[in-house]
Amino acid sequence: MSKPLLILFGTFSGNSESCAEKAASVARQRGYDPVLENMMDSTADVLMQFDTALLITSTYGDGDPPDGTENFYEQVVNHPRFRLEHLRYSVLALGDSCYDRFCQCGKDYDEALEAHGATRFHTRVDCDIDYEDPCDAWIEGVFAILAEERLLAA
Ligand SMILES: Cc1cc2nc3c(=O)[nH]c(=O)nc-3n(C[C@H](O)[C@H](O)[C@H](O)COP(=O)(O)O)c2cc1C
Repeated sequence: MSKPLLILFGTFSGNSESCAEKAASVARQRGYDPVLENMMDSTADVLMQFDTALLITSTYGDGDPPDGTENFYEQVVNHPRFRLEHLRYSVLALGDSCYDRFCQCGKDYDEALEAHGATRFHTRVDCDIDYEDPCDAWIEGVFAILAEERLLAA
């Protein structure tokens, strides 16, 4: 039976979306039923509906979320009473190390989800401008851990 999986992305120029689509494609190959959502069209409540979530986001401005995802960011990052003990997650952060606040938005989500009680099942990966190889490695790492957990649960 395929297992539901939430893949959320925040993007401005499309890089995070292409990583999210790649993750969704691998998920389907591995027997998951991924739900791909743009943070721009989503609300934090979606995190209550899944037990596994992958978050992929870039950073803009002075370490800020991509345009259009500010509401989602506020709801997740600045919401101290949001409880997510049921959730396991991993974050892929895209950025550019020329900027002082490298991958800050992804770092903020990673810390906030942990603070809300969620379990980080795979370490965050911070990608520089050549994001494709680290993105692929993160996707492989994420699905390797999920596969191990499935074997244990079987
Ligand atoms: C105007 C501008 C501001 C940026 N600010 C940051 C930043 O503060 N920190 C960072 O790590 N990357 C920053 N970046 C780099 C982007 O996050 C990076 O190019 C990323 O791959 C874009 O992904 P996206 O296409 O999913 O939006 C900035 C890029 C631009 C064009």
